[in-house]
Amino acid sequence: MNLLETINEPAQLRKLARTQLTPLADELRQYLLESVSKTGGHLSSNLGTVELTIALHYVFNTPHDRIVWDVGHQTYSHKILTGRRERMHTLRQFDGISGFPKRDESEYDTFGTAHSSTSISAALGMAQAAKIKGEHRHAIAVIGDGSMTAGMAFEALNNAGVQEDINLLVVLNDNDMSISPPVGALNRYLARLMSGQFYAAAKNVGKSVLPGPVRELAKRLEEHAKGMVVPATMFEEFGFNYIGPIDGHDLESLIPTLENIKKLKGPQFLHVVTKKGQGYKLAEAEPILYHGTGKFNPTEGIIAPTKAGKVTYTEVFGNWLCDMAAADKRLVGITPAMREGSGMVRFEQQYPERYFDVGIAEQHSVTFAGGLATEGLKPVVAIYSTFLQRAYDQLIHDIALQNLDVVFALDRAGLVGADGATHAGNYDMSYLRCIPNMVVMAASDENECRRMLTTGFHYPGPAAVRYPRGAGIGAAIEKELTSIEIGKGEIKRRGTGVAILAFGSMVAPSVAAAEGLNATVANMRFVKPLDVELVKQLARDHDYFVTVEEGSVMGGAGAAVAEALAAEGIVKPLLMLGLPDKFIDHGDPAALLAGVGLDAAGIAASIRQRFGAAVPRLVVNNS
Ligand SMILES: Cc1ncc(C[n+]2csc(CCOP(=O)(O)OP(=O)(O)O)c2C)c(N)n1
Ligand SMILES: CC(=O)[C@@H](O)[C@H](O)COP(=O)(O)O
Ligand SMILES: [Mg+2]
Repeated sequence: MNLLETINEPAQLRKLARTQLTPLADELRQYLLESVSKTGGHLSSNLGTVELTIALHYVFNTPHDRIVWDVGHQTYSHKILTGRRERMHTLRQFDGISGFPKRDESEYDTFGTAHSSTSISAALGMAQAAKIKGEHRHAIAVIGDGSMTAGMAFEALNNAGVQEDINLLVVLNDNDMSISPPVGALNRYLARLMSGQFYAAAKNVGKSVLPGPVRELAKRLEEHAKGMVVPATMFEEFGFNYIGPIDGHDLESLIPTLENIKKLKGPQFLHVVTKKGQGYKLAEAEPILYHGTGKFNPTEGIIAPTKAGKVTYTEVFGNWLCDMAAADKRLVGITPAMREGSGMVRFEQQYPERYFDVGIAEQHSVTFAGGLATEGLKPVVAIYSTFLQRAYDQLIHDIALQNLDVVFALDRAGLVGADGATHAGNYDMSYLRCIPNMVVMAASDENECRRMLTTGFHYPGPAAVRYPRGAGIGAAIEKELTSIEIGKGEIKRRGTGVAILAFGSMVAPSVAAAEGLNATVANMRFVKPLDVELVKQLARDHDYFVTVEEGSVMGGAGAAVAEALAAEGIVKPLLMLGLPDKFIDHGDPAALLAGVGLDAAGIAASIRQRFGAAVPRLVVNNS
């Protein structure tokens, strides 16, 4: 039996001799690689945190001492060492373990993460709670250099830095990568800190916690640095005791340093340097490619698909962005650290001076777009639906209220699958349509997505286009940049009795469901402004209404139709189908949609169930 198989909880890890930890790290790294190559998942960030994870669980008394993992995409080693090794084959699958820490999955998952930059706030809360309750407990936030670029991280540093007597440790995992290369002044600052490699050694800071050999070096450097004015690090200016940078793969550095820090009071900040993809040459060479992987053969690595599959909505957006940029030099493209995920690699290559990766800073990305718009440029903010949630006030206060001309390209709208509830873009129709001046569009296929982006671009105010993760339905995509008349839906299928008012990705399954019901299907296209004339016409010609949306049914597109009927004084039996008022965990997206009745069979069954008695033919055609 190898060492890893003997570890089913950190208490067993802590019984190992220090000399056993490096062989354990080797086994763990191999296990990770083999497991993720079979399931897919976040690989390079996990390969880079093997030693750090072992060291933290070895030195601290987890779960009594709390570890909060920022984003949490790097917690596979943590999960393996905390009793979930045998479940790793279920990673990110329906009923399987999550790709992120989840409180209801393990007591060692002290805080649910996945949206970045929350760890310091949560750990500070835990540290303060321990102080208030008189409990001796360490709270540790592990945050990456990319996640440090979000304002929320600095809000927490600012608040923590003046709380001298708390037991808080922030570990900055600095691998000089976000998903793509990191951006901004913080990255340059960290590089300076790292280039001043023995900066910590030269200063009288943290010397007491650096392990022996480095301590000797510190003494010599201190002699050399005598009289030099060595500025405090930014983190010390925030009130933290800064230690580092140290090698985050060297257990002989990590463990004694952490053991020494453990004895210190007040906010501590340990800067570790790691390599994203460490230990697997292909991932070391291409940390972006191996950030989030599908299944692959670890010997050959990830092989690019030979034949072009169906075009994804992300590709539709990326192609549109370049085409529209060619047509209008006022276009500028903005991403909050999701260049690859949002399909902007080619746009950056072709229009580098009009491309802005602002870091993991969604709030800033929106208001930055507002500033650009006030000067007559036409910003396009490419942002996952779920991540726009972080910039809601900026959307209302800085953009819509001033009616600024900004396009929001909302990728990953609806269920996303493997990333689960934290990344599902379920709420944008609900949270956008209540904002004055907003135009909100839901694309039913790839070509309509292109046309809606063009429509939004020409609309002289804030416009959002939502589209799902992954491939479309295989619709032919025009080359032109044509618009759609604002607020106009279309009839996709004419039938009788039942009118299905479908939005976005639900148009195709609604048309399929309608076949057996001979129902009418409208592609509503606009959540806002709703095509009220079409609603009234359908109400005149049909006895029963159904709305279908891949979004929260609470306050979503269906609610817009209900409000329109009420406003027009039209009383009509109305069935509203959409995502239920609960969080939907990870799994296969199509299976998840079927699970909530949003595939063709589910839509038809819901209609028969609700209206079958009133419309017997609905029951008869049980096709
Ligand atoms: C609010 C938010 N925006 C964007 C993302 C997408 N995202 C996930 S990981 C990541 C990069 C994180 O970089 P870093 O913190 O340095 O961790 P590393 O992957 O380097 O270990 C990003 C942008 C997210 N999870 N949350
Ligand atoms: C961890 C994280 O938030 C991102 O890596 C996210 O998982 C990307 O999602 P997509 O795979 O849909 O681009
Ligand atoms: Mg990083």
